Formats: sequence, C-alpha cells, structure tokens
Amino acid sequence: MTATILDGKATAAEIKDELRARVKALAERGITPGLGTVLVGEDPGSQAYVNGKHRDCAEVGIASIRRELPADATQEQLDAVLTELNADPGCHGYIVQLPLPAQLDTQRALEMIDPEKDADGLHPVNLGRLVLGYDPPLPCTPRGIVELLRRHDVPLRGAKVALVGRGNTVGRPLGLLLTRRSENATVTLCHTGTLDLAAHTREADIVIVAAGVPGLLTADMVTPGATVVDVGITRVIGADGKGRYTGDVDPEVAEVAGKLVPMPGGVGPMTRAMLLTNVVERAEGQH
Ligand SMILES: Nc1nc(=O)c2c([nH]1)NC[C@@H]1CN(c3ccc(C(=O)N[C@@H](CCC(=O)O)C(=O)O)cc3)C=[N+]21
Repeated sequence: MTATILDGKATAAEIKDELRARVKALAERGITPGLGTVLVGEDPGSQAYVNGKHRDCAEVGIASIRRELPADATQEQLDAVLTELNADPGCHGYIVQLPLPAQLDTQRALEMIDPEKDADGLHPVNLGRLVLGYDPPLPCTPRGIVELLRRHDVPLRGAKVALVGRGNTVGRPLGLLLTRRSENATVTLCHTGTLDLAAHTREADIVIVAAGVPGLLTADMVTPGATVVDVGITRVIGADGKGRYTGDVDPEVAEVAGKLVPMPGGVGPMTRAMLLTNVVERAEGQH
C-alpha cells in the first residue's frame, strides 16, 4: 500500500483562487489589502521566503510593502520600521521574517507588532487569545495544517493525534488549535523529553512531525493507514555537495501511511496561503 499524497500546493492554489475573489470584493469597497514584510540581513533562505510571499501577494491582488534593513541593523532601526508599519493604514498585516540577526531581540520585535496587524499570528497577545479560545489571527502553519486536513476529509473530531514538537511557531499553537471545541482532536504533545516516542506515534490516527530532525519518523513508528504530516524543513548537504531541504519523515513511511502530507509540496505552500488569508481577513474586518 502506498499513501495518498495530500497535495498542499494544489490546495493552496484553490485557496488563492478564493482569496482573489475576496480581494475583488474588497476592491469594490475601495480597499486594497496590504501585506508588509520586514527582512533584516541577507540570508539567502530568508530572502527566498520573503520573495515567495510577495509573489503570492501579486497573484491574488494584495499590495506588497517591503522593508529591508542591513544585517548590522540596531534595535532602534528595527523599532522605527515596526512603528511605521503599525501606523500605515495601507498595511493590514505584516511579518518580521525570522530568524533575526543575533544582536536583535526577537521577543521585543514580535511584541512591538500591533496585535491587530499580526499576519503571522505569533504575537503573545494573539497566542494568549488562542489559549483563551478567542478567534485571533491564527499562526499560519498550524492553521494551514488544519485547513489541509479539513479540505481532504481527514476527520479530527475524536481522532488521536501524536504531535511531535513544541516550538512556538508550530507544535505548541497547533496543539491548542487541534484541541479547540471546533476541532475536538485528542492530542499527545511529544518532544525531546518524551521517553518512548514510537509508543505514542503508533497509537495515533494522525502523526504530525514538527521537530526539525531529518528522518525522525520511520515506518515502524506508524500504524498502517494513519495520516502523516511532515512539517520538518532542514537544510542538509546532499551526496552531490549541494544544499537541499529535507523533512522529518523517512520516505519509507509512504509505504505504511494511508495519507501523507509531503515536504516539499505540503505544509509550506499552505503556510503561505494562510498568511494571505490572515491579511485578507484583517482587511475585511478593519473597515
Ligand atoms: N516571521 C516568519 N514567518 C514565517 O512563516 C516564517 C519565518 N518567519 N521564517 C522562516 C519560516 C519558514 N517558512 C516557510 C514557508 C514556506 C515554505 C515553502 O513553501 N516551502 C516549499 C519548498 C521550498 C520552495 O519551493 O520554495 C514546500 O514546502 O513545498 C517553506 C518555509 C516560513 N517561515
């Protein structure tokens, strides 16, 4: 048996079509949604991600607001850019591309973002609202995973989910999202301190791996027919000496799983589609 691939790229394209229609409706009200990005430094990976976000914006008719600072930028320079975007009425939401250079205080930067303009859903106020069960801008990757499973009829209600990873951008908020009343999954949150990881993953209907450890989930750790979601993205040097990205799921898992969200082509494109969704929602609600 080979797993059915849940195609995040195709689903993201569908969502972008839906967003294009919503952006058109906003245009009729004289509103153009705007997404801001703040990029500090010249890391090629970060530049590529930010460029991708602006391409996505162009595809659906969202205006791009790009701010760039040099690698040696000071906290004061960064503060000034965030203050400016907070005040810009054409910017409905923005993100600070992570990671920031070491001299900058990431927590301080994230807390300076106006929570109402938090396109990533990573502001402490919005994570707090998620804990309390309100409906804040949701973190893009967790929201993208839930949306992908929903659109492919993977039931969450009553499902046993083994979630591997407790990071602030994926594991921790995804656990909160999946255990809301509207999702009603039962989640076991596993991490580096988990003693027998395989014992947890083998019990699960859905295994979601967001650990950043290439090949962590192997075929023997998955019950046949389970749904597996690969959130890992780690840059490795291949045998040919070239850099490439690899996920957390061993390729042999595809022989055991019923459904597989692959990397690439799974969670990444969905994350980008949810960023656009967050911005369009902000633009729809703010006026
Ligand atoms: N403030 C902030 N927000 C982020 O959302 C954020 C960030 N910082 N820093 C870096 C990570 C990483 N990230 C990815 C998004 C999409 C793909 C993606 O679309 N990947 C493709 C493969 C690469 C490609 O083809 O471009 C895929 O999975 O198919 C990957 C990685 C967002 N991040």
